[in-house]
Amino acid sequence: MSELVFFSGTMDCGKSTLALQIGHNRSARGLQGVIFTRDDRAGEGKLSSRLGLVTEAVEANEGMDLYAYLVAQLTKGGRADYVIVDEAQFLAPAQIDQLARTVDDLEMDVFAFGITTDFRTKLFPGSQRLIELADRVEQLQVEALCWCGARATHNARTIEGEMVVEGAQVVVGDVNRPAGEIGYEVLCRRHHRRQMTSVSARTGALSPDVLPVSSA
Ligand SMILES: Nc1ncnc2c1ncn2[C@@H]1O[C@H](COP(=O)(O)OP(=O)(O)O)[C@@H](O)[C@H]1O
Ligand SMILES: Cc1cn([C@H]2C[C@H](O)[C@@H](COP(=O)(O)O)O2)c(=O)[nH]c1=O
Repeated sequence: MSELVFFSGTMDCGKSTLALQIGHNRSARGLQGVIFTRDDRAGEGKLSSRLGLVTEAVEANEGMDLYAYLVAQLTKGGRADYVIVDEAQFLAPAQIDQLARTVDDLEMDVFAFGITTDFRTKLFPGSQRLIELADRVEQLQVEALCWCGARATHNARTIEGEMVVEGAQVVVGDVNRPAGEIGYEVLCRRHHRRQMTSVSARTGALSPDVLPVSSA
């Protein structure tokens, strides 16, 4: 029975690497997949992992009908045994419905990868629809860690290393950005709630020494 599987987690927990591994293992057995992605950091039509691997992909633009694309491929005599979708959080809910239809009507496995929540802990619409429709939601086994050592469960957006809570939901970017750039950091819930990034935690630890407060 074909399945719609949502592999979800924070940023930087190995989702794209797993997507590439699933594709590699299936193509090594003669299966042919269609890889969709949207707004990968490496550029249009790429699926890239921080481990340095990258593969060509079909850019799932806004408004693109993914089910119709796959039907057109098959009608032209192309093959599609399974589907991989990276950065699935950026897809519209209607596109997730098209993926579910692909599983049910075309009997293809669909493996979708994406972050669940944004920098304000709110579900991305695409991720919400995946949680609603997926046959399985899988957490990745490799834990991304907060600076405190706890499992990272949330994504913070940063400027100069400090967490920000205002801004557009979608800003393509990466963890460990140089000073001045918008970046991201994964945190445990406790430190996300307190808006405490690795930078602000360091500053906080240093400040009592730098500016001693008199109790008098
Ligand atoms: N230099 C490295 N050596 C070993 N593993 C690395 C290295 N750089 C990144 N990684 C691994 O790659 C993971 C990020 O993989 P990636 O697939 O890009 O994540 P995601 O798609 O979830 O954002 C990190 O959690 C880490 O485990
Ligand atoms: C939290 C958050 C992230 N994004 C963007 C930043 C990256 O381009 C992707 C996530 O990529 P990854 O492969 O999982 O690291 O999402 C965003 O646009 N808005 C956010 O709130």
